[in-house]
Amino acid sequence: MPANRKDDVVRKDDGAREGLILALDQGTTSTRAMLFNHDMQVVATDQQEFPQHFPASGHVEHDAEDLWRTSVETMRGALAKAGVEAAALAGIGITNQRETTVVWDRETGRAIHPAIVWQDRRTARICGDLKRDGHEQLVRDRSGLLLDPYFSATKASWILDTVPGARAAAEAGKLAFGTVDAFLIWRMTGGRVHATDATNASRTMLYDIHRGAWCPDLCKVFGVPMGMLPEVRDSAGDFGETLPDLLGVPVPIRGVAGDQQAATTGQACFRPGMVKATYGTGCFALLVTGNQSVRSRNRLLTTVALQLNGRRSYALEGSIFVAGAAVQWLRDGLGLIENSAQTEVLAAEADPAQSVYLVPAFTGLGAPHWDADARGAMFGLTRATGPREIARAVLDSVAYQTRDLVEAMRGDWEGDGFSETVLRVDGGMVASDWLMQRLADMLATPVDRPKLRETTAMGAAYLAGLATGVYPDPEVFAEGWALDRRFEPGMAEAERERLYGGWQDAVRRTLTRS
Ligand SMILES: Nc1ncnc2c1ncn2[C@@H]1O[C@H](COP(=O)(O)OP(=O)(O)O)[C@@H](O)[C@H]1O
Ligand SMILES: O=P(O)(O)OC[C@H](O)CO
Repeated sequence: MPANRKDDVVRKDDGAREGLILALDQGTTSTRAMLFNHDMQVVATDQQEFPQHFPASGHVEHDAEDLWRTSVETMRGALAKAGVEAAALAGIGITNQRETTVVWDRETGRAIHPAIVWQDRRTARICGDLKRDGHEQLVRDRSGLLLDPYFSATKASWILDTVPGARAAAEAGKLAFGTVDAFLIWRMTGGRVHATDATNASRTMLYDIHRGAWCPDLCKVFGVPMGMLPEVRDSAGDFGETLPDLLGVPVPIRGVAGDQQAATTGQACFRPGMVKATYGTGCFALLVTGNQSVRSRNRLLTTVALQLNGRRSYALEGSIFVAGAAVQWLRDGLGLIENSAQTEVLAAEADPAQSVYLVPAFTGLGAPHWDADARGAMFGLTRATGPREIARAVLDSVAYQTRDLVEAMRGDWEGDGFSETVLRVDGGMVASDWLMQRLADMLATPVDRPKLRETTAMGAAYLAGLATGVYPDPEVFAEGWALDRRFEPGMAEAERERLYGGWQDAVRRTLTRS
């Protein structure tokens, strides 16, 4: 990254919009604002963590005011660190934790219940009942998703059924629903704009991804009044202007995308067949399929990758709920490490003769198993097993779960060149060289780590920059993608398959259904 030099940042011509873009990345555990200059270089970053609330087993909530406060403070913080006035901004791009659900009062702008986070499993029974009543096919056909508590629809409906008077208020048009992007846009524009983009809409289980419109049949099945829903817009487009006192002057909001789609954009995965995987708390792998919405035979999700100029591109997605979260468990739960980077030191020294497996189903298993009731398990422990083998099992679980997703993608997608494709990676965990090598070994595919690790924020900035004419077309942007390091597969096939066979056996023993 370039040095944070003020004269790199602000071009002096006439004080107005200087080609700076502010990206706001509202994530699951923290909110980050990053300022990019006209050359797409990061010039300032501000970040804040906020509390996670676990009010009951399987419940995960955020205070919507925390999401708002950290968004405002980090945006102001990034501008202050760069010594830049908001008048120099060409636009803001927003990216966000997806599926997390907010229902708010249109009059006061206040949420009527804490935001229900994507990881929350409280609606598992509702999903089970709807499956039994035969609704899964409709959900699959229209939304491209599986009937799972992960998505927003049952969370919204649960809020309406739980908060006294909420359903009647929603039906009377007094309440608004949104994923976090829509809530932030509402607040930033002082309630003038109630909008989301097609990538976020595609995670609600209420959106027809083929027609590009909210689906009345799904809204009826889930009991979500259509009058609560935001307008769905292009990912690079007009989302209004911020209130003047938010940043000092009104600033146009011109880019919006869910964080995994923003990372796909930031990784310049535009051509069909390209795959990215982001390793943060969870892991989300997206295989871009272009204008084709491929239906998975292997329990992957079909989702909107991006909508530009009214045209949608699609992706197959594999979502793993626990990746870096297992490293945090080693640190905070077991106390085996003090910091994340120690995992690779331990893993490198682990006994190769021991086959220890961790299936990190702490909140159930996501793709391709979708077993909400499974819980974590370890296998192969002996008296000789110690922290080294356990640390290796944690990192290995990330590589094995990625292999599960890539196998599913290989089965689903016969488009050009998938077999030769490389995996582009990003997120906090890709700092681990050991894990990246293990990933290449386990997939038998090269793994490319880019120079720019902040691909999610870059994606959001790019969308706003594209809409404001500050940044170039996708083809030109893609040429600027720069490799930090390629990890080539090196493991013998027999060893790879022996290890992976052990993982598949461990998963079979963990699932609550066969
Ligand atoms: N060197 C490392 N080795 C293994 N895991 C790491 C390493 N550095 C960071 N992580 C893990 O990456 C995760 C943080 O990644 P990040 O992309 O910031 O996550 P999120 O955006 O989901 O909060 C944490 O779970 C952390 O434990
Ligand atoms: O906020 P992250 O990076 O953990 O991403 C969360 C995903 O968008 C959930 O689908």
